This record gives sequence, structure tokens and C-alpha cells, in this order.
Amino acid sequence: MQIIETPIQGLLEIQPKVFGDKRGFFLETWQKKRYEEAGIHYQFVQDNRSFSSRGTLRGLHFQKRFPQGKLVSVIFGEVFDVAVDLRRGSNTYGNWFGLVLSAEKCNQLWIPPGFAHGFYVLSETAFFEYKCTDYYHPEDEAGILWNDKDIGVDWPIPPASTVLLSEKDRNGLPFKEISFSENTL
Ligand SMILES: Cc1cn([C@H]2C[C@H](O)[C@@H](COP(=O)(O)OP(=O)(O)O[C@H]3O[C@@H](C)C(=O)[C@@H](O)[C@H]3O)O2)c(=O)[nH]c1=O
Repeated sequence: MQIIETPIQGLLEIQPKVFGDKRGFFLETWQKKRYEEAGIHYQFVQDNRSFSSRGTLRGLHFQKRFPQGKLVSVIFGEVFDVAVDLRRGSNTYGNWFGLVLSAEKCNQLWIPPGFAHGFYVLSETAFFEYKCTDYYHPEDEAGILWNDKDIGVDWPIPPASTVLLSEKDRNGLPFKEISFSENTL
């Protein structure tokens, strides 16, 4: 397994070892001891999966009082995945990092608690899977507007294409508002 640091401390790309043979391939997607050695010493309490079509954008989501660490991956297709640092006191507070996660590459992103997270689907369809370190608390969740100017995520959206959003995500908050009233991380 390879751990690839990102410009944001604690945010890690993980490349598990993939064993290929004539049948296909095999990999361990999580293993307590090895991931702990990589610094991911959290207890995971929930696994999630979503399915989305091309052009779907989910995000940028976070929980305020119950921040979730997320180990995210794509098991079919390809997405551009983004994490925004909302950790108060962090040198990179408000910075974002994005990378392509794909089923073909089998790479993962470890997003520690204290980040907003979202992704944009690049393939025809995508199955997205992730482990979380805290439970879903719908009353506690919040979302930053995906195209907020102050965050400035450079989403790889082809010109003149329609971005598929939930009603909730269309009404995400401006970062400036969350940095004062919502960021209790
Ligand atoms: C996230 C979540 C949703 N749900 C339900 C609520 C709702 O009816 C339905 C769809 O929820 P959402 O629209 O919030 O799903 P989605 O937009 O996929 O939300 C997810 O987006 C990505 C980017 C994340 O980082 C996740 O933590 C999560 O916020 O599923 C749960 O039951 N448990 C959960 O953990």
C-alpha cells in the first residue's frame, strides 16, 4: 500500500496493492492494522454507497458537531473528488484539494474529520463507496455551495454541460457564512 501526501496535512491519497492475474484482480480495501499504521487510527461506524450518472455533483457536505472522517473510493467508474479543509486553526483552512478516483486505479482518499467533501461524476455512471468515523446526523449536516467563489474549486466540468444537483446542494451555503455561523468543527 502506498500513502501519497497531499498539500493538506492529514489528507491522504492511498493506493492499495492490487494483485492482478488472468481472472482479474484482488485488493484489500481496508485493514485495521495497516491503515492505523498509516495514521488512520479511527473507528469506522458506517459504510455508504451511492450510484450516480455522468454530470452528477454531490457536495460539499460536512457535519458540524459530529464531523465524519471518510475513507472514500470508486468501485465502478470515475469521479473528481474534493475535500475542503474546515479545521479551525489549520494552516490550510479554506483550501481545497481534488483528485480523480477511479475503479480502474482502485485509489482511495482519506479525509480526516473536519473537512467538507464532494465529488463530480466523470464516467457514464459511478458507484461511490466510503467508510465513516461517525454516524449520519441529518440535523447536524451542512453544505457549502459547490461553486462558491471563495473556495474556488476547479471542477473539471465540460463547457455547456448541465451539472446534476440535489435540491439541497443547489441551496448550499456560501463559505463566508459557514466560516462564522456554521463552523463548529
Ligand atoms: C448521507 C446519508 C444519507 N441518507 C439518506 C438521506 C436522504 O434521504 C438520502 C440521500 O441523502 P443525500 O442527498 O444527503 O446524499 P448525498 O448527497 O450522496 O450525501 C453524501 O454526499 C457525499 C459527498 C458525502 O460526503 C457524504 O457524507 C454524504 O453527505 O439518503 C442516509 O440515510 N444516511 C446517510 O448517511
